[in-house]
Amino acid sequence: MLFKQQPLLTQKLFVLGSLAIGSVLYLVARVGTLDRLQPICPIERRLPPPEHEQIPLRTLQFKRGLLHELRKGNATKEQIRLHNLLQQLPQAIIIGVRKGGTRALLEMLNLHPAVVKASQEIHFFDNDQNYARGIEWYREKMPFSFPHQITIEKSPAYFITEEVPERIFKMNSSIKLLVIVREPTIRAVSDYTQVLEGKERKNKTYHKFEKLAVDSGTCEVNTKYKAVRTSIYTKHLERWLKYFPVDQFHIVDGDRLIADPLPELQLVERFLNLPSRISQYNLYFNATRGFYCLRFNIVFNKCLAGSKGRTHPEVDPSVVTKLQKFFHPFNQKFFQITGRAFNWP
Ligand SMILES: Nc1ncnc2c1ncn2[C@@H]1O[C@H](COP(=O)(O)OS(=O)(=O)O)[C@@H](OP(=O)(O)O)[C@H]1O
Repeated sequence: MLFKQQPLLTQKLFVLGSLAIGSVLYLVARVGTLDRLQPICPIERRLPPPEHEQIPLRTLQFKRGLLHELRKGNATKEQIRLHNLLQQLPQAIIIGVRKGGTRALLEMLNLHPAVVKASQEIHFFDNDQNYARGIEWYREKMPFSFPHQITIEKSPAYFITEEVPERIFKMNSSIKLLVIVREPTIRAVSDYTQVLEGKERKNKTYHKFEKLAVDSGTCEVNTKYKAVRTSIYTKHLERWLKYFPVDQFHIVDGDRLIADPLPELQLVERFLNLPSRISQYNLYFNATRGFYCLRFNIVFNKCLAGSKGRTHPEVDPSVVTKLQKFFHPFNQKFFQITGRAFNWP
């Protein structure tokens, strides 16, 4: 009825308009369907521009799939060329501290789609023989990555090795440096426990922690003992500060990374200028291990190796107190320099 009452021109316009709107709706629906029908990570598809905010889900899929293959050396030169994959020098390094939780930090950061990790400790800057092999040797140790991703490696010996700050500075003076620390006495005992286990594996005997940590002659803390020296964080940091400004460092609370990792990881994401992508979904507490483990997706989970989380030996409480008192002034200085204070005794 309504249609019949309209003049001819209006009727024609109505029909044409309906056709146009219909076509547009059809195209929108079709494109949407096609997009969904595409494989998540089609091998021949170019990636979006190198902006962290645009990291698509398919990058994550790609990372877990093809990149995994790349690391095993299974990628063809064609795939590397097609995806503009690079072996990039690290833009951030976890420089220490030994037994601070460096492995957990690296693995957890690797949950982020814009991060790739060097799986092994490379020991490029602290080992003279490796360093003499040159920067291209170091680059070849890095995983393949997209141009917009950042590469991270960890070698905890870097933090305490004299030559390292200058060498890293020569490679990249604006590199971001991550230092993960634990309460110094606990860290020292953890360090001791690792060495003790190595000795026991070789059926060798080893001194008790108390004997190593305290000088039996003076009854003072034995600062020649490496596990003690490593825990004097401020001494090592001061050497680094001759080369890098303090805002190029980010201090991670290793004790909190054990107890509640997500907030620490979010601070690191911010420091690395990455959008916040690691979520509680990616971290779940494994009661058997007594630690948080990693969840990449519904099928792929992993906990750190059994060499992490060893049972520490009981230490004489008077030695613990002595060490805590010894570390106290160094800790205060460390807090003052870094602007990050912890609830250590
Ligand atoms: N999620 C998770 N899983 C397992 N272990 C964890 C985790 N987070 C932190 N940690 C703690 O990491 C400590 C080992 O530190 P590092 O990886 O820096 O050790 S090493 O220097 O590379 O040998 C290790 O120290 P110990 O417990 O003394 O063995 C762990 O307590």
